[in-house]
Amino acid sequence: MTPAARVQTSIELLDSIIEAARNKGAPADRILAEWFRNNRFAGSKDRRAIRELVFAAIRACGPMPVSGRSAMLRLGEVDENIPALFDGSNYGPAAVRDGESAAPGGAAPEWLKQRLAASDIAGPETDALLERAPLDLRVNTLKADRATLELPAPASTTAAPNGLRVEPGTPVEQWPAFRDGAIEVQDTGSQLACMAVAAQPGETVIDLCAGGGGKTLALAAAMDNLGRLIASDTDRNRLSRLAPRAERAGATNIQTILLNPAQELDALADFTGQADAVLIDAPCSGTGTWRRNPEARWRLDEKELARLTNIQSYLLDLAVKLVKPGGRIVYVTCSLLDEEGAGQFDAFLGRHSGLRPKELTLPLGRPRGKGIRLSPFHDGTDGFFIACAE
Ligand SMILES: C[S@@+](CC[C@H](N)C(=O)[O-])C[C@H]1O[C@@H](n2cnc3c(N)ncnc32)[C@H](O)[C@@H]1O
Repeated sequence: MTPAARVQTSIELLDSIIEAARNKGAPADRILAEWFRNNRFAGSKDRRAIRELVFAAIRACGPMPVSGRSAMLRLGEVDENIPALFDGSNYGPAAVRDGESAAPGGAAPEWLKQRLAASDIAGPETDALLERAPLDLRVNTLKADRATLELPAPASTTAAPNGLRVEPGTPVEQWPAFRDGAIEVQDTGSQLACMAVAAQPGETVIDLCAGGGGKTLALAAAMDNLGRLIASDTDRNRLSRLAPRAERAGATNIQTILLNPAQELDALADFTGQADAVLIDAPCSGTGTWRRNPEARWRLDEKELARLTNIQSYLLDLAVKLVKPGGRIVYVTCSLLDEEGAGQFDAFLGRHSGLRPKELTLPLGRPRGKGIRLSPFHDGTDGFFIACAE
């Protein structure tokens, strides 16, 4: 493909991504993957270039752009190679018309920038939210040891006890160590969130919002497969991804439980007052993961944020019923907004006078309210709020 044709293809993909963001459709990554699958004429260099153009254009636009073309014109304001490619050539974008304008830039829609600033995320902290994410791995201690594991490419150790970092784009999923379950792809921040649970062999641990089980697998390894580990979620699809991953990881103490929204306790009745620890990796705005999902900024509005904060407080209250006296409730969100983090946790403690915040000792992060905040700027991880009550 010519460079101009790559730009035009990226514009068309951006149109689909904008449409999907408007209608809560597929994420950008999936839209790209599907296009690559259906358009085999695009070689690996084309695919890489298109992916980079699309994500650079998404990052360059704060609010949702009106069209893929306006998003690409905005990228042209910060990337000097782009404007000349609006050349009207075959398969390339039409020349820029008089008065045609680029989409607005910025880090996020204005309302969201204000919410972030109110949570002390501004300036370089905000810029870092849109940088390229590193590629972090967790060595699965059920199968391997970080000190002796040999990998096909250089990897540096991270602050997480079993963490490694490799060059972004490294095809780790093709490595024997990945296929054999010796490594998992997991951001350092997620690994530290699991560390905060301090799950011990023999305990009963509930991963209440287990999703596809990224954190469940780390908990199984921390428990050395000993004890009961419940992985529950209301999303059948996500939860169904856990079994093959657990098999590969050699994790054998996991029981998955599908929950009905608003009736979660029915399926968890056997565990009422039984858990040594409950992890709530709550659904959230994902403001801490924009490095990976930059178009998430366009999907969020104040109504959606209010819906998420309601679920978070509901799940926190639910966890109180599951934990045994003296047990731990670990609350995690990959958000940097206080209403989903420090503020939410304060309100929770205010509703439950029998619970106390437990101080966490993690190798990264800074105190925020009664918990710890990790941020891309300070810690080089995804953004997280992590807190524990007991
Ligand atoms: C941040 S994601 C979890 C990610 C997962 N723990 C991991 O490490 O891969 C939040 C999850 O909460 C789930 N969820 C939403 N409402 C829920 C509810 N009422 N009860 C349990 N899980 C819920 C969502 O389906 C989603 O999978």
